[in-house]
Amino acid sequence: MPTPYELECDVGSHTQDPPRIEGGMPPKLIPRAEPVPLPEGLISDPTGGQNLLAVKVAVKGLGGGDSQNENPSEAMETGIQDGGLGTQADQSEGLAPNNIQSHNRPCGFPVTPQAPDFTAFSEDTSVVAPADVKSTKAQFTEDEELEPKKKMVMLAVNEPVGQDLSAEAKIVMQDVCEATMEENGSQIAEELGINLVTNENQEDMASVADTLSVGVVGCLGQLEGGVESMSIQEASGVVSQGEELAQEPVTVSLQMTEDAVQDNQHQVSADESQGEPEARQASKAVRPQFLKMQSIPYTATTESTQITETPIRPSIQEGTEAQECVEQMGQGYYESIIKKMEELVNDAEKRRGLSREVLQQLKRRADNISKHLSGRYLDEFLLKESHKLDLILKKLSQSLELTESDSKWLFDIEDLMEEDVASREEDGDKLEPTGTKHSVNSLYSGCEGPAQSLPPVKQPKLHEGDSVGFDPPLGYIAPTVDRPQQQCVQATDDSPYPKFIKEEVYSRSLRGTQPWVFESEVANNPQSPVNSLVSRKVVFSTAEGLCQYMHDLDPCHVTSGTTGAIVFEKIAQEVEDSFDEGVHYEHVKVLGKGSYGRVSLCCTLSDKKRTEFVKKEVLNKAKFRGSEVVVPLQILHKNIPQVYGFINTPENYYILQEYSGCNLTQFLLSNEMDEIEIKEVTAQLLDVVAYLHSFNIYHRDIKADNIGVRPGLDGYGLRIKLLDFGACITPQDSPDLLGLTAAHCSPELCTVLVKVYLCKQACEDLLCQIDWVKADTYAVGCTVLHMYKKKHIFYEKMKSFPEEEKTKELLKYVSEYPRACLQEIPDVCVGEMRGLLEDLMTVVTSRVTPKDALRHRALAMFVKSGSSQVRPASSSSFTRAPSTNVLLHKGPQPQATRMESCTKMEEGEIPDFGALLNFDCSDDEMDEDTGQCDSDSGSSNDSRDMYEEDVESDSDHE
Ligand SMILES: Nc1ncnc2c1ncn2[C@@H]1O[C@H](COP(=O)(O)OP(=O)(O)OP(=O)(O)O)[C@@H](O)[C@H]1O
Repeated sequence: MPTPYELECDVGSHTQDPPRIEGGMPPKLIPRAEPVPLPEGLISDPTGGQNLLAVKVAVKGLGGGDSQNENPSEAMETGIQDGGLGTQADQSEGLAPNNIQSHNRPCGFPVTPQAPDFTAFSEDTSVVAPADVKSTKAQFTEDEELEPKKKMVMLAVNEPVGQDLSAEAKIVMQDVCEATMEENGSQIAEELGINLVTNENQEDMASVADTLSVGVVGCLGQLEGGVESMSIQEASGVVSQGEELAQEPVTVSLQMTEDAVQDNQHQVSADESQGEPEARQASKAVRPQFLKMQSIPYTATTESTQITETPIRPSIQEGTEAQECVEQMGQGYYESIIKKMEELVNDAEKRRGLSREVLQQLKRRADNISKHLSGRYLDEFLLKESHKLDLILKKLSQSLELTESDSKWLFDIEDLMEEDVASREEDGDKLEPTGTKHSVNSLYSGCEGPAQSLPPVKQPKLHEGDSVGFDPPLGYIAPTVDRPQQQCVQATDDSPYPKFIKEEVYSRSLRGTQPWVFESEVANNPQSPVNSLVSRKVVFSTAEGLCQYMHDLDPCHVTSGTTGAIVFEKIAQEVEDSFDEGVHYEHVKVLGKGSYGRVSLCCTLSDKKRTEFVKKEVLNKAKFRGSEVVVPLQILHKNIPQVYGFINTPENYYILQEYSGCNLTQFLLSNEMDEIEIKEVTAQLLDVVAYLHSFNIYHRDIKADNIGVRPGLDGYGLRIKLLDFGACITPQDSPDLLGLTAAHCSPELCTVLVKVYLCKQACEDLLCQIDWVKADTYAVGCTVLHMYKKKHIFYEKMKSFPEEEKTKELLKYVSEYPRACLQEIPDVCVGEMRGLLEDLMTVVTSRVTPKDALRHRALAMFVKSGSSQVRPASSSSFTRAPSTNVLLHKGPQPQATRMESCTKMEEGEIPDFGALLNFDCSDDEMDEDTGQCDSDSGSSNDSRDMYEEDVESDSDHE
């Protein structure tokens, strides 16, 4: 059902169809055309807070009489503005950590309010533009006249990399910035032709500082031309087109030649003697300091995180205003850090069992810092500490795993243990065994108490050509037929499921059609046998029926690369030509009305067995997406309804599929779901979504309307089915915006919607930057929230706004994220589920994947094999008894899991189309194991009753 959030615009009117890209992801960042500014008030954070920050340094040569400055005025024209980091931070009040924001101000980095355009970056630029940054082109056109090496240095460093820079490296970099820009920052920057630009991500300004520093180092080093060696190793390797960054050490080495230093000093005195304006002289006077400092060979690596007294730092005059200012801020930092530490520990004690020792340790750290450092040292280190602490707090609050370096930083375990042992021995305490203290890792391991590392997820070691033991279940194909050996391709790195190339998926599932072949044939090849069917009415069998049917017809085709075309042909020749209401089936009731047309519950009129099924009309053939049929046809999963058939008439398509109960929205209207049921549904939903993702299939329209709910097997628990694959994209598809529901879109996706629909920007490259796994995760989060609140969080709110204000509200929604949605988490949702929910809905960088979310302790009872939980009584209509509930996939055992999902098909839910299709499915032939044709196999004989029970009766399932 369309919601008020749904953008009904025709995407095609604004955008062209994106080119098809193999694998679904763009090989390369494509520069955009002239950017269109976002509407006022919208904070652009298309990466959803990925914290991917960019600095572009456009080197125009030295100012004044410097020979390298070919045209100093150009620098002015190229948009250098003294925007300051604070400017944007102000706009996004609340998004940037206050302390960090204020800290960055004095540095006075000139920052243009516009994000940079990386169009002009040449191939050989050693660093790569991060995703979604743009700016004016003019700068680069002019820069191109300069020598390529001096043209520009751009470095994008994101948070993890920034974190990994050693303390010394940061000091040096910060020094460079400060020495260069402290007093007359903007003028000097202008003179130097340095333009530092960040993107509009305001989330973490501390990262900006780090990034800027690196950028400046690079820039100045090249600018002076006297750098003996300067390398920012690994940087280009770790930053790559918005991909996740490897946490590799970044090594920065700088060495200035003495000549260069002298040259520069000489230059400054020459300027002075020529009677340069005062401001310019003053600004340049800073430079020798910097150069001197740089003349000391310096190497810093991330290995070293020791705070050392280092002589390379240029000292600032005692008592200067700058120092006072910095110290003040340092003090503020210090206090805020301590406060945060306390909060963390108090909170952690309650929720995570972290000990008070941690607090003490944190305090000790802070004390040490304040003891050993003063003035700007303190400030800088506190910045680092604060930055790191922020990150850790964020992770902890989202129950994310801390990395080893996090733990080390946070706990300094060795020191702590030593001190702890000593103090406890003094106190005569009994020592706890090592490892019992900091159970951060156990947050996701499903175990209470002692710390445990997550068990390594065993990846199947599969080689091309291996059999993955994925035989079609008995009964699908007559045993006389040789079962096809399944070819597999490499399992993905992190998928718990073996991954198949699509051909194998087809042959494995023996679904009889090759939809992509079908699609392209229909579209491109008028001679295709498929096309000859267009005007005919064709009913596809169930997959099982089709396999049986195919075997009867021609066993060879089953085993030797059945193609879609052949299947179509066979059916067209042999299968009955009609499937008519009143003759073959009867209409029961309308289930819903989607954007494609009506969805009805129907029932076959077979003598043997009446089978319920759903008939979905597709009234607009042009808008139909093959994935709607193709995905459920290929993906066998108990939480995906089977497609039984497909009817192609000259006017419409009809999809016949398994009835999945009422949808979750309807269900919530008449049922209270207790937390156990919510967890159960969440686990199933995550499981099926993770399963789809393991094939690189992204649903993209997960919402309560698209989830069918029925009683579980044996009437216990709930069994959901994920419906509506109309918006889903497969590895074959380039992402588009069709079928998305804005209210369920993640903020980063929402930003793209806004840009495309309101700012009319081209959507291709915007969409290519979307992490669809995480977008689905977010939608799952919305759905979970919906279960708790019994309504969609933003849907209700939006309903109250007049039509013309909805867009504005949507903008607000994007910019106010993430606080708004997390605030919406109802009080009833506490503890683990709250943690999980926060993980599902947080900013994209911290958001978990569905696969990871399944490992959350909150869902343990529904994910663990063989779990048998006694469900508390609830007012829900469905479940009252001990549940031997859905056994969801366990990561380490992918094959068994998949087998499970194949062999344990829903009993009795295979419809009896046999008679219609002229193949016999008598009881004699019924397979005992699967019971597929067994009329007693558990399905309701009267779908009307069942539907009513589902939705209306609250007690019949007791
Ligand atoms: N297999 C099914 N079993 C039970 N109900 C179904 C089934 N398929 C669809 N429905 C019902 O029909 C409604 C609309 O179906 P669906 O979402 O597939 O249509 P749609 O045209 O794709 O809708 P939209 O694009 O607006 O989301 C669903 O909300 C659900 O209630």
